[in-house]
Amino acid sequence: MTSTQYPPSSRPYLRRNSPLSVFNHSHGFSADAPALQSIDVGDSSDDEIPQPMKFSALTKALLEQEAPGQLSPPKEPHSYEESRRYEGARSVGKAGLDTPSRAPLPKIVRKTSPAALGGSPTDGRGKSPARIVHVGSNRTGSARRTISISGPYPQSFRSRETTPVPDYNTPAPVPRAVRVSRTRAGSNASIGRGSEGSASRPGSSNGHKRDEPDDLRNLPLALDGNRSVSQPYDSGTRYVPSTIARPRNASAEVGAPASSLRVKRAAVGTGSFLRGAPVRRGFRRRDSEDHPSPNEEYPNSATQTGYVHQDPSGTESASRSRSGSLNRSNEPVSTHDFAQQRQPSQEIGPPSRQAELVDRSRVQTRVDSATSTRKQSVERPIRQPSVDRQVSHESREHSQSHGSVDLGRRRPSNDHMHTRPAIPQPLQPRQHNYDRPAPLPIKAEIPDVLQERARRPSVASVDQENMPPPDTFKRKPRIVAETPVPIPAHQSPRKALTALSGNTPHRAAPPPPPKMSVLDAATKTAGASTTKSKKRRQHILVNGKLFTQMNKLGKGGSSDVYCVMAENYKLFALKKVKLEDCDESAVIGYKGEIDLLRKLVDVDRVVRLFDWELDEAKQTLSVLMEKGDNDLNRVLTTALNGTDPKFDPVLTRFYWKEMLECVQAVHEHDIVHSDLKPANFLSVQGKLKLIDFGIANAIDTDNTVNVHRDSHIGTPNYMSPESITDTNAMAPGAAHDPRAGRMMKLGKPSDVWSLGCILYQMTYGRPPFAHIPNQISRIMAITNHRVIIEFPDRGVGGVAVPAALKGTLRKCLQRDAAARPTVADLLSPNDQWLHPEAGNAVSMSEELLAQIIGKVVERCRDPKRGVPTNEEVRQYPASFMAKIREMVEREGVREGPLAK
Ligand SMILES: Nc1ncnc2c1ncn2[C@@H]1O[C@H](COP(=O)(O)OP(=O)(O)OP(=O)(O)O)[C@@H](O)[C@H]1O
Repeated sequence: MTSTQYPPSSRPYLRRNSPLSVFNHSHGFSADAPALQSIDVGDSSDDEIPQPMKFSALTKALLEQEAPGQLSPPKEPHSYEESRRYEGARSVGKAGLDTPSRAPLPKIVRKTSPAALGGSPTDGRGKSPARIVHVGSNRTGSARRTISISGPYPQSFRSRETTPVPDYNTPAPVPRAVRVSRTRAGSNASIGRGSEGSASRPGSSNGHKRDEPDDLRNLPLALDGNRSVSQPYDSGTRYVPSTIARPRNASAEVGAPASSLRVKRAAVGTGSFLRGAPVRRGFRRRDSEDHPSPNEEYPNSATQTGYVHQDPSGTESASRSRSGSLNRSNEPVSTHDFAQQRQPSQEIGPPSRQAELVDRSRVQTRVDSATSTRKQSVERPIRQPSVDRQVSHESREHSQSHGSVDLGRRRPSNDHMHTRPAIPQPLQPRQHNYDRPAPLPIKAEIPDVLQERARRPSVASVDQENMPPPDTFKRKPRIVAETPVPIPAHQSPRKALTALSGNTPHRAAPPPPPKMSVLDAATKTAGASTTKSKKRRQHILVNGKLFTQMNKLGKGGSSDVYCVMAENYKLFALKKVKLEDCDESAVIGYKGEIDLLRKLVDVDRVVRLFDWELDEAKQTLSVLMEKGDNDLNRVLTTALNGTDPKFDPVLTRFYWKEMLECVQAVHEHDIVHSDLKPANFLSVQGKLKLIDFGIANAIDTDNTVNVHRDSHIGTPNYMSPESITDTNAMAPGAAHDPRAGRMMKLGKPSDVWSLGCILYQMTYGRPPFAHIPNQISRIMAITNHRVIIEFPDRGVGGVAVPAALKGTLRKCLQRDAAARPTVADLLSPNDQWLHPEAGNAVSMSEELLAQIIGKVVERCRDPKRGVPTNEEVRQYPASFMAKIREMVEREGVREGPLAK
């Protein structure tokens, strides 16, 4: 890639075919326009050029009168030959325009290249020497602009250097600055790599020559490098035969009007990029272009020039354009836009009002577009041309390094529009209009133009595409100096944008947080507590089966009972016994418990055993059981510790019956529990079940009692007197073995005593001896016959205790175990406490009985009626019983006063 090199004092490289290479004065674009900055050669003489072309219609009319015919523009050529003759006449004789009233036309004096002077186009090292092009006015004192062009000459260019070409100040067949075609690849390559560009064209052995008509190759303005062209002030003569004689222009672009070519390619272009509608030319450059990325600003590779992106498909070109492409000039220009652009300049004489409006509307459209995309430029003050040149130095580098002028920048800036008055002003005639061919109705003649101009190049048409907007931007705005704002050092240079698909992140939007119902929000714990509770959960294996440990259900003397969940989400109770804290007898006791549970596995009133595992290594015993809901101790505690606890005979009777059935189930299997207490009755789905058979044992059938070790004596509140009395007795056959402990013989009556203690607690709120604080005294009182057990008439909350209940309590809490009723007796239908409606029995209090006795005595003392006869005495029991039942049913109070 050939980089453009030029000394600081010389002009930067300027593409010779740039329409603005000679358009360095106040005509056309705003001085603040970036495009103009980038291509402005910075010649101060530009400002010195008077502007005689600003004729008003009246002035022109006056001049016409004074010098008829002088100001009349010559007939514009309509053919190429005419154009050549026309331009040649202008160049030699300066006819028509070379009048004192005319401003000296800018002239491009281009030094002949070594090749044109007979030397080799290369310097012998394969590198072409720099070519110098002087661009300036032909008037005396005007500065000369020097354009250094380095790089090898393309073959097509060398082939034309031998053709002597005089200076021209006429429109020349211009190699368009707009690169829109498949030929760009080759032509661009010809700029940077000389003949390499030709070789890059597929199917072309000699580069561009194959497609280049002969008549086009010999065009006087066919981009020869050794000619000096005297450029009139016209867009058609603004052409500087630069672009290093791109043959592709002759074949594809020079041969046809640029506008027509654009329309044609926009319609039937080969590349996909050009298949669509013509792109609006006024597309505003993005900010990224104002501050090009390093890659764009200093292109050093062919891929960065924008030319190599001109693949046949045009895909890269399109993406390049989207990403703020460098080759803005590649964008097709809409016919409408171009027509609007060229129309005022092509008109001879003062533009019409309509043209003016069209022009101004177009400018306004561009202003709107630019305003929406770049508000920064709206607020930016207008810069002086000199400042603009400095500021746009990099932009020129950028553009020139690509061998083309960014035409996309050649549009009016907002600054310029801000300086314009709001009142429409008549467009001033432009001098170059006289040199231009007659304007063509672009829209209407597109097909014809394509055919016509394919045969002959039209310099005016080609150049008009590159020419700036017409008189709308004719006058330079008031320039305000502005110091260019450098890009901060800390600001990282932008990366070159890639395809849109590459720049757009395709990340799925995060899902919305799950909605929580009101119930969940009210009951669910959140945050750390939830996490903490989850961390507590452990997994437990019982014989290879995995269980998830849940909450703790209860705690015993040497065990903890947990709720565990199986893999099928069913809940179980897992009793974990720490055997390391137990002696040998305790281990034996737990072993016996498991044996009893296995024996009672089919007993409905005993909690069911599912599995168990003894881990000797860990010294733990795991017993997997049926899970209960609540034990009776908690039920009683909750009922008795309430705000207004009261004895409830119905609830008491219910639990009494439940307990009897549990114990009966065990006793039916000749098993004495020996440790009955409210905590060992478990409520499972509304039914009580027995648990904790740790000290239970099978009944010694010989003695009808079981043997119990003292070490496992339960709480004294529910201990039977025999369990305490017998603790002093030694175990049979172990009199001299202290480790055997003291043994006691406990039978089924012991469980009845314990049941009596629980019923007493449910009625009076405490076990029979629980009021004795000292535990030793309590135990001694249990066994002491002189300690009377009281059965108050009022239970918890002052509720009267039924007589049948007290009778049951009296019978169960007898110190003589043999006198106690059996569980079966207590469950019999004749038990008045458990079955109050059973038989003819009537619950009667002493008060009621006194009333009954009083009634009988009163009848006997009555002198009128005398002593009751025997018949009447036999009727008294039935009569009183009926009265009592009637009273109970009527008042609902069994212990109320006897009805009279
Ligand atoms: N299957 C179960 N379902 C629900 N809770 C249970 C179950 N088994 C035991 N519990 C709870 O655990 C507590 C202690 O259980 P258990 O009495 O069997 O342990 P323990 O070590 O034998 O106690 P103790 O020292 O009184 O003998 C019970 O009071 C009860 O609340």
